[in-house]
This record gives sequence, C-alpha cells and structure tokens, in this order.
Amino acid sequence: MTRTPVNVTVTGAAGQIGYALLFRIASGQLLGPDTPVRLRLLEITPALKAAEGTAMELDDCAFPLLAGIDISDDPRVAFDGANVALLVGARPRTKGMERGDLLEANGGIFKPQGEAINAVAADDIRVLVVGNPANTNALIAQRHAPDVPAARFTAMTRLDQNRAYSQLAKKLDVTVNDVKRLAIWGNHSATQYPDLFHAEVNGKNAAETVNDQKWIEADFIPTVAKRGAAIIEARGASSAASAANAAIDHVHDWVNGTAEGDFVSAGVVSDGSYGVPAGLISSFPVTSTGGDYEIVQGLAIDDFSRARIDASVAELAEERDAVQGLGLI
Ligand SMILES: NC(=O)C1=CN([C@@H]2O[C@H](COP(=O)(O)OP(=O)(O)OC[C@H]3O[C@@H](n4cnc5c(N)ncnc54)[C@H](O)[C@@H]3O)[C@@H](O)[C@H]2O)C=CC1
Ligand SMILES: O=C([O-])CC(=O)C(=O)O
Repeated sequence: MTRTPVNVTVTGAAGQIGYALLFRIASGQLLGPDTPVRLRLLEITPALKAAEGTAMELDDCAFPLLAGIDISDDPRVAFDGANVALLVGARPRTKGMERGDLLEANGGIFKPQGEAINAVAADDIRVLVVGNPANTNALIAQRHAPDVPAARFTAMTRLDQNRAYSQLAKKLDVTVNDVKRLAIWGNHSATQYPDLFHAEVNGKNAAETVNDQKWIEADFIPTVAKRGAAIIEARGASSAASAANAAIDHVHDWVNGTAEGDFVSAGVVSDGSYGVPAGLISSFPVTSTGGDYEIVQGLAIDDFSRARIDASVAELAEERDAVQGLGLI
C-alpha cells in the first residue's frame, strides 16, 4: 500500500451506529478499495474503555486497509489532521427534556467540535453530521469553523432517501435499482419531504407511475418521515446499521462522485436555491463531481411540493432561531 492513509474521525465511536460503521470504514467501503484509512475515535471519557474494546475487535479483523486507530476524549486530538469527520455522537432526548434543552445540550457538543475542526483538521476536511438534530447540529458546528468552507459541512438525510427508495420499490413491485432521482428536501425530521415528483422509475416519472396521490400523501410520505420512530418502536433502539450504511453512502458519493444522470440527498448549506433561506443546512437533491456536493438546479416545484418544502424549511428556521437565542451560533 503506497498511498498515505486518509484520517477518518468518528465521534460517538462506542455507540451503536459507531459499532456498525467502523468495520465498514476499515474494510474500505467508505473511500474505496485502494484507500488506506487511519481511524481517529472520539468518545466521552466514561465510554473510552468501550471504544478501546471496539478498537481491539477492529485489530482482530486484520483489515488490510486499516493503517491505525487512535482513541481520545479530546476533540483537538481526535480531529487533528482529519480529512473526513463523521459526527455521530450526540445527546439523545431523555424523559422530561424540552426541545430547547436538547438543542442546548447538543450545542455543548457541536460548538467545541466545530472549533476543534477549525483549528486542527486537514485543509480538505469533509464533515457529515449524523447525530440528531442533525441539520441544526451541523449548523452549530459549521458556524464555529469560519476558516473551513461552509460547503464542507453536511447533515445526513441519506437514510431517509434509502427508506424512500425501498418504500417506492415495494409499492411498484420493482427493485431499488429501477429507481433514480428520489430526493429528500428539508429537515431530517417528521417534516421532511421525500419527493416522488422528480423521481424516476425505469425512466418514467415516479408520481405518474404510482398514479395514486392518496397513497403518496397518506402512506408514502408519512411512512418515510416516521420510519425512524417505527424502528425505535419495533427494535427498542434507534436505527443503527441502516444509519451507518447511509453514512457510508453519503461520504462515498461525496468523495467518489454521484452517478451520471442521477442525484442523491444531503443536508447542505443553502445558497438560497428553491427559496430556502441562505445559510440554513437543508436537504436538497445534490450531485457530486470532483469532491463537492452541489445543489441540483432548475427543478420545477409545483404547489404541493412547495408547501411541503416550505413547512420543513420553516422548522429548520425555527431551530436556527432557537440556537441563536441560546447563543450557540
Ligand atoms: N441522521 C440520521 O439519519 C440518524 C441519526 N441518528 C442519530 O445518531 C446519533 C447516534 O445514535 P446511536 O449511535 O444509536 O446512539 P448511542 O447512544 O448508541 O451512541 C452515541 C455515542 O455518542 C457518544 N457521545 C456523546 N457525547 C459525545 C461527545 N461529546 N463526543 C463524542 N462522543 C459522544 C456516547 O458516549 C455514545 O457512545 C443519535 O443522535 C441518533 O439520534 C440515528 C439514526 C439516523
Ligand atoms: O430518531 C432517531 O434517533 C433516529 C433517526 O433519526 C432515524 O432513524 O431517522
């Protein structure tokens, strides 16, 4: 192996997504079969021992691409020289916690992490925020990294996209390989808008192929938007392997490029496209060439889609105002 290893920092490494994610990164699925990786794991102090256990298992896999593992509870150490950062660790909502409390607790995590990325990460750093509320946590981190191009901070809505692919494929009795250009708009929350009106199934418009507006409104959209809650209800724990899988998809396509003629979903900093206020981190249809996600331009938005996008973006603006009110950005 002659290439210099890529430094991949993963926060929340001892958590359940971390456990599903690290082995796939180390096996080459994140960056490709020719790219060695060095893992930098960030955990809170009480979870360091568990992270060490996971590192022992990673060693025991003898992955040819894994050039080393470092573990730390200090963001300035864990993000030092990071080329890719997956911000998974977050403060989950617990009983009796108000939304403001949740935003404040996460501000206490994502503000210092943004500052550390600004101070010590590599110049080509690319950040994916998975920890919820993902879009607003990404916004907090981005605002505390003024020297890093804003476009390098993204939030994960790829799991929502993958869920939408499966639901549509089942409905039409096709495979996910027949589906293209199915994107999520807005927030990674129950207000998100999975858009069938620009999606294609075997080259034909997906909404027209479904030809069932009632199913789209009463079944498809709520099923995708509330899938996370349904998994928690069924599994007694939130999505982990599927979330890790989506994180792999997101970074893989960002770095290696999206397929010609297709687009994917990612929470990226708005430039004002489609009336989404500039600066919000909102999900859009995006393509990547040359290592940059760019918002797909020129899609016609009808009244139905407009109302859905506006509702989710309004929620993002509320979250931004709340963290602004708390002095977090
Ligand atoms: N965007 C998306 O599509 C999805 C997001 N999520 C979110 O991902 C996050 C992680 O989920 P799980 O792994 O299941 O949770 P988990 O609770 O199993 O693991 C979280 C880990 O983060 C660590 N952590 C907490 N604060 C930290 C800090 N300041 N620095 C480093 N590590 C820290 C904890 O010690 C814990 O090990 C949650 O916020 C969850 O809601 C989950 C599924 C999908
Ligand atoms: O609500 C959660 O913690 C899990 C989540 O984001 C999802 O599964 O989409």
